[in-house]
Amino acid sequence: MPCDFNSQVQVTKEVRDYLKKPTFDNWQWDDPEMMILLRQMFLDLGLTTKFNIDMETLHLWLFEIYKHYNDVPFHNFKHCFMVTQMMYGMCCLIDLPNKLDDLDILTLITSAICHDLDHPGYNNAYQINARTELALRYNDISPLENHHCSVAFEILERQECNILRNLNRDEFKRLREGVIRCILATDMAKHNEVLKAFRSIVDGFDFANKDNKAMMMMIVMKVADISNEARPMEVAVPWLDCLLEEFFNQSDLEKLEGLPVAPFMDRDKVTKPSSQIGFIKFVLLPLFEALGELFPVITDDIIVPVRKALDYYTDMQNALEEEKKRKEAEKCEANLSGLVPPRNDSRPKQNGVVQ
Ligand SMILES: Nc1nc2c(ncn2[C@@H]2O[C@H](COP(=O)(O)O)[C@@H](O)[C@H]2O)c(=O)[nH]1
Ligand SMILES: [Zn+2]
Repeated sequence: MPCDFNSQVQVTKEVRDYLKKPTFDNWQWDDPEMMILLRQMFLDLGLTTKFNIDMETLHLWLFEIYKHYNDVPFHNFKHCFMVTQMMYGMCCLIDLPNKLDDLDILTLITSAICHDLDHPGYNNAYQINARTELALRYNDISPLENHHCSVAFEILERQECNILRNLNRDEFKRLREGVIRCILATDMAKHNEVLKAFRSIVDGFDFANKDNKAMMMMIVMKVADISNEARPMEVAVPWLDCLLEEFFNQSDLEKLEGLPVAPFMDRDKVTKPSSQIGFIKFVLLPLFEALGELFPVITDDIIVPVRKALDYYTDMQNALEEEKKRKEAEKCEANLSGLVPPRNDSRPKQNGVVQ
């Protein structure tokens, strides 16, 4: 039971080091263990000490977070964990604690943990087309992301799980603004706009400029959110299965309800390579490479694996096309032999083939 936090549990040095790596494999850990690992990130980043967060409050908060992720195929607690783990890994790899202040680091980790709270498993397009309560509440403007933020701060309103209770008014205000900004940036409808804005500041990036810093934090949040393809294949492929399962559930429901269906969610149109090739080429690599311009240190561990994933899915696509062509040729041949009536003339055959 995930609430059964044992404060005595010690995480070994080996696991603490592994937790910092983009190669971390979530499929080897259960939910209660992942809660302990989230706690460890707070401890190892020094956030509990710097912001005077007591263990009991941290446990209650993490358990509340756990309870507010739904049992859906993709946007569940494991996704929350993996996004946070990638965020933590990037903080370590880029050495963000020496480039940002403590409150920025707390903002990034809190944003990652909260970024998909109470996700129903149906995306914004569905919310808007089906005129759900969320779409009505937020006037079709990033209904899900607004909801995730709102749930995050509702949880923090409860004193027993308010990990921010020792922040002063200004600190809380700055953290709240930062978390809202980071979570709203995860709406893929804003992707091009956010990336363009970041690209325009990469040359001449200034860590002392708070707008530059805020923009970079949004990009780091986005990278962490969609980073599955930067993972080893044995970690990434099951995540793609989960994503497609959620997409197909949505498109099945849309077909039943007579709502528009996006082709990338349609089980009759999508294959794994067709889902990933465009996403990697046009979404992941431009985003990751933009961050790589500012922080070249992410190249080997985060960008190169994404390029390899593109090769993997391109090979798979080619193999599928070859197979399709082969099957079509076979079918054609079978049809021809069935259709052409046997001739009983005595014309000569060449190489055994009727001419
Ligand atoms: N085709 C793929 N789409 C992906 C992948 N990873 C993420 N996504 C899409 O991005 C959004 C944003 O993430 P969210 O967790 O904030 O919702 C997600 O819903 C998918 O539509 C991927 O590997 N392939
Ligand atoms: Zn997410």
